[in-house]
Amino acid sequence: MLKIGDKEFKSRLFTGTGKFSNNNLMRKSLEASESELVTVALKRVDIKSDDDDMLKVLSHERINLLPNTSGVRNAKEAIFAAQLAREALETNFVKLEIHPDPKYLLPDPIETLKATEELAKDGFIVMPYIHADPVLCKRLENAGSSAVMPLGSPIGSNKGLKTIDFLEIIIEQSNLPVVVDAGIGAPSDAAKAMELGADAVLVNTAIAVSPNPVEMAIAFKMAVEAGRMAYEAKLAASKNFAEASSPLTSFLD
Ligand SMILES: CC(=O)[C@@H](O)[C@H](O)COP(=O)(O)O
Repeated sequence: MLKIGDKEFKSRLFTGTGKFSNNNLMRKSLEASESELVTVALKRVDIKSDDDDMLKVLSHERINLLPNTSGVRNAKEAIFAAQLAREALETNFVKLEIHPDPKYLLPDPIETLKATEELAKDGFIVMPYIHADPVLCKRLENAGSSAVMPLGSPIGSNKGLKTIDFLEIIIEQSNLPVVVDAGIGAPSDAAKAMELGADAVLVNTAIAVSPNPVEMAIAFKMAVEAGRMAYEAKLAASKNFAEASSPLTSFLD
């Protein structure tokens, strides 16, 4: 089981709710993914209504909501958004996303560190979306973060694990759960992240934009399970030379 804050998760596939062509398909693919932590942008929910369509789809006993602060430009706005989300969605989990530049959506590390410190003091389970920066991960750990969410590549790019060398350092050094987030374009990327020892992955675009999001959700679920299993069973080391699988000479003796 993976533990973050006070919650335990059997599934290590976290999912997003953007870009689905309709809520019914979203519901079916979230079900198929068996994901237990689902991120939702606060700006996409009508927090004044008890009858919001998105929230109705997400009100399933297996699903824990992970509100994200997407759309905010600095720590002050992020803190405000997190407080609104806590009130409206009755969870102290928050995916802290501060990416002021709309072209690359790259996270602002300084504002993210500031907001993490404040939110952690205020009792939030903070899961910051960050560049794959091992030094920043350590700073966030000291600031009270509950997990770190380094990016594989830019959000929605489907480019896979472009930051792999830094993800390996983060995983090696981290005392917090490491959730590889963003840019995971194929189940093989998710499996690779899990084989490296990531604690979980977060996938949105690759599932939501597939012509068959339900099948794709299942493919990601299986890939995450396979990658985790391989990590636990310990992968054989790679070598720069060949090593025969069976004896080459003994039968000639
Ligand atoms: C929904 C969400 O939080 C995304 O911003 C997240 O980072 C996933 O990225 P992909 O859409 O690239 O999977």
